[in-house]
Amino acid sequence: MGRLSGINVAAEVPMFQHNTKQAKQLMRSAIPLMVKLDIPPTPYNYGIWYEYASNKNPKLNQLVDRALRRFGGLPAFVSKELFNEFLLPEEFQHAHHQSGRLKDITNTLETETITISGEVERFNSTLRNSKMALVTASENAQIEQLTTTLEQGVLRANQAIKLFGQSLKSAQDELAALKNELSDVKKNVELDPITLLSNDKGFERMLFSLVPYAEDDLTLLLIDIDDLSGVNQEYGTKAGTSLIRYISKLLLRLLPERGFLARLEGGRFAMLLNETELSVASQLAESVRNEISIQKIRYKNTKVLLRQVTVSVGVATLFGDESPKELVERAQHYLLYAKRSGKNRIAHHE
Ligand SMILES: Nc1nc2c(ncn2[C@@H]2O[C@H](COP(=O)(O)OP(=O)(O)OP(=O)(O)O)[C@@H](O)[C@H]2O)c(=O)[nH]1
Repeated sequence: MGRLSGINVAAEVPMFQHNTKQAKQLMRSAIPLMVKLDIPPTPYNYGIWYEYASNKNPKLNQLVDRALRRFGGLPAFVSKELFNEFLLPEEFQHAHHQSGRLKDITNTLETETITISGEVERFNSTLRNSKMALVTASENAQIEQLTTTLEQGVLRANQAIKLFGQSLKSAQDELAALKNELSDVKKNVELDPITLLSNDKGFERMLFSLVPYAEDDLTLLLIDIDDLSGVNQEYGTKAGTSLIRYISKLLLRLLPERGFLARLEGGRFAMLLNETELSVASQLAESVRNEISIQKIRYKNTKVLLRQVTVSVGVATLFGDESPKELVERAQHYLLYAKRSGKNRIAHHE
């Protein structure tokens, strides 16, 4: 059931896209290779040697072979680089790239800070020397000379401060841009591309942010399209996907003002209702179920009218000190109960 038990970066990594049997075979080839070459069993190395054993990526294999020839093994920094280049999903690579930019900004600011400190120190020493010289200066020419020295010092210090101010300003702009990009990346990582709703990661984040503040009135509805695999078989997967999109729009329309909706996987949606007790949430679940069951849905590409579409709903309201995981498990339990009781129904605790 679902992928709700923890944010799983590995699930996105290409090496995990094989089926279990293939994966076991590949791991059986990868591990002896690692043992033979005395490669430390780090996560990076497991990833790389798994990919190496799959022989799917000639470029990676070429680079690994070259590193083995050159270093007689795979140094940690090489495996990290290879992992980042070949195995890390795009959004994480992006984050990697951003950390590089952040490093550039701090390097620049560090250099500029050293420069300005030197300039300020030099100006201080000019001030000290001028002060001492003023005690003994009696002639106009001496005083004029001192004035010129001070003037030049002020000018130089002023220029350094101006340059530093410009660097600070550009660092500030760059940081603001980075922050925006990061928030875009985060949104994309948490977005379901089919419905443009939050995905399971977005749901998990929202749930974890709500639970600590919720009393006994945070309710979760798990809404699952009945027999989606049958719809796929009868009308084609494109029609099935189009149905998922249709249901997502309908659910959005029925979503209460402060509710939250996510698509978890397949035809399953999570609706989170804050400050909503069980009786109110169950009524909503019932009207969602009813509204969907009376829809006449036509697949727009073929104009075919789909057979009746229904959903089953599991409803759970947070108990005392229940954890987010326990709440989800209870909602799943009720959803399963609704499915086993014949589908097109809702189920919740008494
Ligand atoms: N068209 C389409 N199908 C999907 C998508 N994601 C998952 N599926 C399919 O949805 C189906 C879900 O199947 P099950 O979880 O067995 O559920 P079901 O057929 O809806 O049956 P019940 O939930 O027991 O009513 C699977 O066949 C998946 O392949 C998608 O994005 N589009």
